[in-house]
Amino acid sequence: MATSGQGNEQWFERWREGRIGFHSDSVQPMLARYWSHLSVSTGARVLLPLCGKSGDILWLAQCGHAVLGVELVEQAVRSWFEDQAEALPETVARTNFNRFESPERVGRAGVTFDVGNFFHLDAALSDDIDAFYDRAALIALPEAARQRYALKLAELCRPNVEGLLISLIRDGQRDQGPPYVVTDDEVHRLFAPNFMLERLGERRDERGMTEVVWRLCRRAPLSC
Ligand SMILES: C[S@@+](CC[C@H](N)C(=O)[O-])C[C@H]1O[C@@H](n2cnc3c(N)ncnc32)[C@H](O)[C@@H]1O
Repeated sequence: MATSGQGNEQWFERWREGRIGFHSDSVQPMLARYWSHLSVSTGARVLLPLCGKSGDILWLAQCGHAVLGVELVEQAVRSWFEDQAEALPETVARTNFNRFESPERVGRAGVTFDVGNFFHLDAALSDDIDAFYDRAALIALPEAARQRYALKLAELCRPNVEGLLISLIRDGQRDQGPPYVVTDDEVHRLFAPNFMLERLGERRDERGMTEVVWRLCRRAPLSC
């Protein structure tokens, strides 16, 4: 399971060997198209679980959002700083994580990376999250880890926190993830207990893969 050391090793290998076919320097079309469907104010702190060094990080920061990316593999974060031609900042050790901060610059808000295992993020220690964005995070995890992921996300979000999530459906092929297929039913099963869900749209590619975009909004806990 991806939360264990053994499951995580594949990610260290992938980054070491440059097998990062999931990565794009450009913003994801679905993010650019659907982010405005959320009511996230400029200056809001946006959590990106399992963030890699995605082009979405910069795009969100250029929208004025303070990005908090959580990434297991330090090499990915080092590589982000290299790509920005920025010197690697001093790391700040936090419980279970090493923090790297890129301060606000002209044309963009600050970007913070917590390097460590997303599942070890402590809601009590984490900064307040105003919104989140999941691209290739849920679908990077095997089935057994996805329930824990959904619960962790719920734990990190106050009521009314909104997020965009992209799931993946594939036609008639065996599921040899990552990326894993996560059906609409599974998205509902995982998130509906803690989030209101709205299916915003989908995009199918020539390989028979369909990305489905969801708006999630954290429900208030039920009172007795
Ligand atoms: C499929 S990639 C997606 C990266 C990014 N979201 C993107 O769209 O390019 C998944 C990323 O999650 C990281 N990762 C995997 N398990 C993790 C965990 N438990 N905690 C934090 N990061 C993790 C991997 O190192 C990898 O960079």
